[in-house]
Amino acid sequence: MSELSRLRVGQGYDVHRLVEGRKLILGGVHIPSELGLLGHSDADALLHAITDAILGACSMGDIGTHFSDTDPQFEDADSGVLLQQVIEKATLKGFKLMNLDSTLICQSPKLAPHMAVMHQRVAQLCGLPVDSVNIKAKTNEKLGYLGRKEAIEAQAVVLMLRDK
Ligand SMILES: Nc1ccn([C@@H]2O[C@H](COP(=O)(O)O)[C@@H](O)[C@H]2O)c(=O)n1
Ligand SMILES: C[C@@]1(CO)OP(=O)(O)OP(=O)(O)OC[C@H]1O
Repeated sequence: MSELSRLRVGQGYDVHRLVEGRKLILGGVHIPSELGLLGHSDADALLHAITDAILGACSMGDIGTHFSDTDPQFEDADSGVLLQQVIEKATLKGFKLMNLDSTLICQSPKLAPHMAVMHQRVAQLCGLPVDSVNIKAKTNEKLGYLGRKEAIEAQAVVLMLRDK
């Protein structure tokens, strides 16, 4: 089989509500903020979107089918650990992550000062060189629930190569 026919694309999406009394964790990095993301786990929307994109490329379902949001085992779970478990499962099925691109839709806080650290952390979690990872940030131009700072959304696309 040619290398081109072994390529698989996957896309992922996640949104979590912004609330008081929670830490804001994005891309495995704690970002100082008055509001944090609500979820069963640490609610890292970026890592959840990347995890779902990987699962999508490998036809392996979605994050909730692997880590139930009613299982106490995953309460406050580190999403980096969940992502690495999914990469391990994908590797066992013969899939190798090639690159990823992602977008955070985040009205506030400003993410630019944290981008280099997030970028490095995501690359490390994914076992990729930093030039195979990209994270973009957008406000929502103050429109809708994202623009009102009620939530942060993440989108991700990955390319994976199957061994056969
Ligand atoms: N939370 C955010 C959102 C955006 N940025 C950076 O600002 C640029 C302009 O954003 P617009 O939504 O006005 O297009 C964007 O390209 C990011 O570089 C940010 O740092 N943090
Ligand atoms: C990660 C899990 C599991 O702790 O919980 P949440 O943090 O609520 O995240 P979500 O994006 O709703 O989906 C998957 C869940 O099963």
